[in-house]
Amino acid sequence: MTALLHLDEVSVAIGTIALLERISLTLGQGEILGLVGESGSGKSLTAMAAMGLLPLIGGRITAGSVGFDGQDMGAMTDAQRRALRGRRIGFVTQNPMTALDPVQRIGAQVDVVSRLHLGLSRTAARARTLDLLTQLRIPEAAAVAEAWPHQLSGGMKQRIVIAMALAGDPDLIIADEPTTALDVTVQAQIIQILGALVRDRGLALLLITHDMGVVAQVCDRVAVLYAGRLAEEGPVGPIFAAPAHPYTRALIGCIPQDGMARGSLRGIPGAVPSALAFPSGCRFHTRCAHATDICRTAVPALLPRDQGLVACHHAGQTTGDAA
Ligand SMILES: Nc1ncnc2c1ncn2[C@@H]1O[C@H](COP(=O)(O)OP(=O)(O)OP(=O)(O)O)[C@@H](O)[C@H]1O
Repeated sequence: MTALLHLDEVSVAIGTIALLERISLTLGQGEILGLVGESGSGKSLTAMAAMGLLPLIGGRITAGSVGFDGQDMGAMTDAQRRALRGRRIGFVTQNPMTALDPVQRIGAQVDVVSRLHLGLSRTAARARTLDLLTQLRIPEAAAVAEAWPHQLSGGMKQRIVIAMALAGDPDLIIADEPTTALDVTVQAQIIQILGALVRDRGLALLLITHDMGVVAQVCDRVAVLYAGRLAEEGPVGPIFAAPAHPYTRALIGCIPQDGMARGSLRGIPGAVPSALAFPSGCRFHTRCAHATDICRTAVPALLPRDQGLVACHHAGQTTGDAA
């Protein structure tokens, strides 16, 4: 299988601060990869790197490369990268409120994507928009197309943002926490619709989330980020059955179980360290109950394990709570 998106040991800095270190990810056509980690672990920066958007936030790739469909994105001109986004890469942002223009009707905002990227006429673009809205299970698509953003619920708005990402007929969708701004019942529904659409069309999806429950729901593979480094990567089934990294295990332990009272939700004690003061050795050692001297001094290499990769000095030897 040819990789559609391939990050090869990508390191990213903003100014003099190194934020991502040697991130490698491969995403093939028809595959859903979950990129997971707590807030501040570097998920959004990884997505920005994949889309060639780091300059927007003053960031840059300091080592490694990003390939899209066999082409080195670093060697492309700005115009080539711009043409790729929207046309071959669709992006779904965290917050639908900021992704939609409040003073334009919904239909017009979706139409413009296929007019621009596919060169469709007004009529053909509107037909495509209505078709997409229907596929996203939006009732009364024609009426919704005439509505203003403020007239729609958060969940409906997020479906529109997904329609905009799909309208250019992309090969890859990058969705950055697409359901964070929504309430829990709507979240599961949107993820299910997005997953089904992507599968039906044989698209690739990079799904960024802090929620391992979302990963379990739709992803084929998962990449776990911690403090700017990959902790573990591999197929969802084996990783959920036997997570080898204590951080992966801790994230899985945060998935709310059926019948769990609200308020009994578990988090991982402590916080992701700031990039200004990353700990030495394994960056997770300050929160890991299994840490030994080597964890405090030596950076664990990312090594093959089962069908995936893991960076832990004690990979697979630890069980129970990490922290
Ligand atoms: N523009 C910026 N300038 C300086 N530091 C930044 C900038 N953007 C992100 N960072 C830092 O980079 C690190 C990773 O940020 P990133 O947004 O990728 O995390 P994330 O995993 O996506 O978190 P979240 O779930 O909160 O979006 C954080 O420590 C953050 O403070």
